[in-house]
Amino acid sequence: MRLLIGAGGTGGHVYPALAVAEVLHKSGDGHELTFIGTRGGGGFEKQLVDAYDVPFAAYGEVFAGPIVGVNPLRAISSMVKMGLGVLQAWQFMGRHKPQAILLTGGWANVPVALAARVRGIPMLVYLPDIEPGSTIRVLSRFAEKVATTVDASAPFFKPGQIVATGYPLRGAFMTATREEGQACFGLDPARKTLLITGGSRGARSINQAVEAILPDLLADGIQVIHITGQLDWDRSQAATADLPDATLYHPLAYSDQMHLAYAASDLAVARAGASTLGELTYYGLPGILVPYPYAWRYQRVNADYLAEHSAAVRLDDEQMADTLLPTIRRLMYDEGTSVQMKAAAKALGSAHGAQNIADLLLEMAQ
Ligand SMILES: CC(=O)N[C@H]1[C@@H](OP(=O)(O)OP(=O)(O)OC[C@H]2O[C@@H](n3ccc(=O)[nH]c3=O)[C@H](O)[C@@H]2O)O[C@H](CO)[C@@H](O)[C@@H]1O
Repeated sequence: MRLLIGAGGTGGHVYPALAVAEVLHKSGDGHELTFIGTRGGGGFEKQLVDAYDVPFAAYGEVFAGPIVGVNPLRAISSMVKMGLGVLQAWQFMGRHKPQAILLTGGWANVPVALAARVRGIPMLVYLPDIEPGSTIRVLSRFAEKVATTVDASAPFFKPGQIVATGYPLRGAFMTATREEGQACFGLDPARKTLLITGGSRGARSINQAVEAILPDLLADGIQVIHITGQLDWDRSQAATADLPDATLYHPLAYSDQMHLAYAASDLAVARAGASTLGELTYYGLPGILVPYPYAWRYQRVNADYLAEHSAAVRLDDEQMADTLLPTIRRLMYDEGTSVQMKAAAKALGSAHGAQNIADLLLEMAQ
């Protein structure tokens, strides 16, 4: 089959797309996979696609930009780019003749969806979050089916349009063990491990809240894997330069070994991006989830979903100064709570999301 996969912007859109591409590539059925993302759009999909172990037959680039939530001048410029993007996507599809298309979000998907509609190519959209943002709402109008992480997304779409497939995990996630994770990050197996992550771009407010309590965490003997995000790395390094005993502190700007970080950890403090719905749950890892204020509506829904299922605790940005340390201590040291949260998280996880989405895409291509 000839299949086109498109995603744009952040890791939260691109990794699910790559996870599905990986399943299709490894099926051994010789599918021809092509990828389409932004050109000059500020997204880092090209970098992630190039670094990933799936050979794409071609990489198409389209102009795109945000239309909602930006000033009118930027919206007009984005619309011009989208117009060009439709033409670029249309030409790309003409050259590669995909039989079906999978889109996982980001503005780069909009011109692709329009071009696919003109060419009459069946389209599957994957929504990683529970509640769709403006891009997925637009894309879903052109899509035959919408794959979702959980069936709680059904009310946002046409009756019968969604298939709850589960979150698509990358292949490496399936085999990671705690021991491998401990070896990878140089951790002491006898100690508890706390993972801090602000999603694919990092989160300064979480970084600062964690830096303020690091001396207490390290004095407790907790070891900390702290993924700061590239943008906040220098500031965070300077802020933690004088830690009294830094041997338990493991800072990183970005990790391409997230599966091992999860596998090695006992608790995560994280933004409530969609990955928490699929990745924390797969590892049965309890989370303290801090929704990103500027994606508040969507991330709050993700965090609340996990909290309502007793798999996580939601904390808001402004609560962290007072409650982050006591919440970490409670979830780390109260064995009853910890065991119950791990089981609750695990019960929500699924290993089959990528395969389910790949099957759905192939069915549509046929
Ligand atoms: C600010 C913003 O708009 N965030 C959105 C963005 O978040 P973001 O891109 O952060 O998305 P997610 O939290 O869903 O996913 C992050 C992905 O990056 C990976 N990772 C992260 C850090 C790292 O060092 N290495 C690494 O590989 C994680 O394992 C995960 O697979 O897309 C998500 C999916 O639509 C949305 O839910 C978020 O609301």
